[in-house]
Amino acid sequence: MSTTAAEHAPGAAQADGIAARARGLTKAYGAGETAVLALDAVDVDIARGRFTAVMGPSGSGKSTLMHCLAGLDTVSAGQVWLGGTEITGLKDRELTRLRRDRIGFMFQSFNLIPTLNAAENITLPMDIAGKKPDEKWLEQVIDTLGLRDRLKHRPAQLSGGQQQRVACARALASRPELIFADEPTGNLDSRAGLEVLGFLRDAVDQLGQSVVMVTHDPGAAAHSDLVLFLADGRIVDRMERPTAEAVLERMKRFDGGARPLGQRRGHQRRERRRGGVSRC
Ligand SMILES: Nc1ncnc2c1ncn2[C@@H]1O[C@H](COP(=O)(O)OP(=O)(O)OP(=O)(O)O)[C@@H](O)[C@H]1O
Repeated sequence: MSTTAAEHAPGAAQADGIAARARGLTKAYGAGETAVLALDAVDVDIARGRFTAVMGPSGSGKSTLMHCLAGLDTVSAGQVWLGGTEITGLKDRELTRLRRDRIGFMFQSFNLIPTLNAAENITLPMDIAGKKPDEKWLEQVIDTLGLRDRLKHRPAQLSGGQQQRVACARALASRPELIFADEPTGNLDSRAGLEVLGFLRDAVDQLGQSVVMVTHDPGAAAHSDLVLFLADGRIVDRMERPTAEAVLERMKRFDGGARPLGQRRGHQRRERRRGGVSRC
């Protein structure tokens, strides 16, 4: 494929090579003794044109981080930017438009419309927005994902892997600045999972897209360029060019998820005294 990342650079906001950025990103749920600090002053830069994986124990804040970066959830404190646009503080309607126009989503459960065929599912968000897809780009996405001979099939007539490929094409169709994939292989067998990870890799390498993937699977994380490790709502480590073995070894060093705020402060102080937590 001849398309380069530069040809598909959407908008001027990415001139600095950062697809999304958070500073002091803090998210608390609940109040009083039962309050949970899901994200604790997270600073992170998501690089453009790269495949970033987010890992960490259950309850460490992975989904919350993704939701806050994608403008799906409000933050308690701190700032988030998509490209050059600060999204914290945007009104609901502006956020909806920003998500629709500039972000692609993939979920564990595919989230396809059963009555629409693959082609209709792929273009649905653009149809709703009243936008015409860039036909050349769409053709390229369909070919990259190997969906050419499945376009007239409805989701029930497709395998799980094919359904997730349709969801991937839908996420790519508007040529978004950033794709968020939440456990995209969680509902797939290992072969179909590998296939979808290969397509996400192709979306980055061949189509110049930027992908952030939340996963529990070290094997899936190994397809990324960079793994960010979350623990207790903080980014505690990062790994470039990960292998499944190295990610698994790193994961073994975690000892649990988020705790209620009252307990967590003491825990974090202990971690800091031991020098066990380093900022990314
Ligand atoms: N809507 C909510 N209300 C209250 N607490 C919440 C809410 N959403 C998340 N939490 C809490 O925030 C913390 C982080 O949750 P989050 O779902 O981001 O973790 P995660 O790392 O994605 O977990 P998992 O791997 O199990 O999906 C957890 O302690 C969770 O219980």
